[in-house]
Amino acid sequence: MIAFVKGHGTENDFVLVADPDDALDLTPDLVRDLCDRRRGVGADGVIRLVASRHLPEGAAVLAEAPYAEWFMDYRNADGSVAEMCGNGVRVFGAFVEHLGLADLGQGGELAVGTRAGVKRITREPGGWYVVDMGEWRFPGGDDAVGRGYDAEVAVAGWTAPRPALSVDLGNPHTVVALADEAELDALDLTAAPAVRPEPAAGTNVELVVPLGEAVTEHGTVGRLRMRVHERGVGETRSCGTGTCAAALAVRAWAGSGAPDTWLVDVPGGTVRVRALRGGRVELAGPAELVFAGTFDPAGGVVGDARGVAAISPRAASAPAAP
Ligand SMILES: N[C@@H](CCC[C@H](N)C(=O)O)C(=O)O
Repeated sequence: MIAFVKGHGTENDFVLVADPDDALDLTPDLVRDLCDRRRGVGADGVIRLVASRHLPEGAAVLAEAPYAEWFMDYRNADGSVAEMCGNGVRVFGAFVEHLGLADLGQGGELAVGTRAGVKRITREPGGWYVVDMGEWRFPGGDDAVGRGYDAEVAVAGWTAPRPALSVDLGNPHTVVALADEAELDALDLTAAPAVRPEPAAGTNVELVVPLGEAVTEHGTVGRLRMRVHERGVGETRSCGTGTCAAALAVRAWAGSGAPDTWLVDVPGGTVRVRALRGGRVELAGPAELVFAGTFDPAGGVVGDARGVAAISPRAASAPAAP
């Protein structure tokens, strides 16, 4: 039996499994079974917590940050391995706290190993998790940024492909601007958009509508709406690395003077993206743990599901409600 916790970040949902000693054989079949929304728990992906020292990919992580003890092993719902997940890493932070392995209160920081390097997580007073996502880049270089595109995307129902910009967040993204929100709402993303040139490793595709600027507690911020078709999943309610890619592409299209901070609306909520100095980017947003249970890989049976508060070490030590 596999003990799991179900969580989500802006409704991008995950099955989280603690496997500190690398004892679980997380096969693609098992990932597909766990993520199946009819036969399994149901999720966009599986997140396995494992000690960095047990994985070959963990060696690079520990060389960069010897204290990055825990590794986020991320799998898409189709069983494929992904380098990184921006919503997932926030939920991973909440999971690590839930397991009692770290406390991000009082200014604490958690360094997490991923296949896209070390990510550093803190928690804001309001409860949002803030992640230094590290370095990003436009794979097409200055030429692509100058032109505004280096690829083309075609979505079902469009009469012609449209220009798009590739953005590398450790995992691949392709961002397309739409004319208005009506066009965004009308999109049919049941089939994967066709991307040319076709990226060998596939890509996540973000379809965005810039919404201008607003004055907020974070100063003048850019705003945009986005839908996403994720590699290895299909359309999801949110994609954290995708929101970073979208904000960075729209900021580049806007030219000099564009805000560094962006509020990105996705079907599952809102996140905040900030371009940092040194070619780094920060992602902030909510992370929720919803319920816990056990899964039988042989029978595909989910049982013993309980609210997370019932099994949380932190909740166990908290005083009972009056
Ligand atoms: N939803 C994630 C991204 C998950 C991986 C992606 N589907 C890929 O294959 O690159 C996010 O929040 O970033």
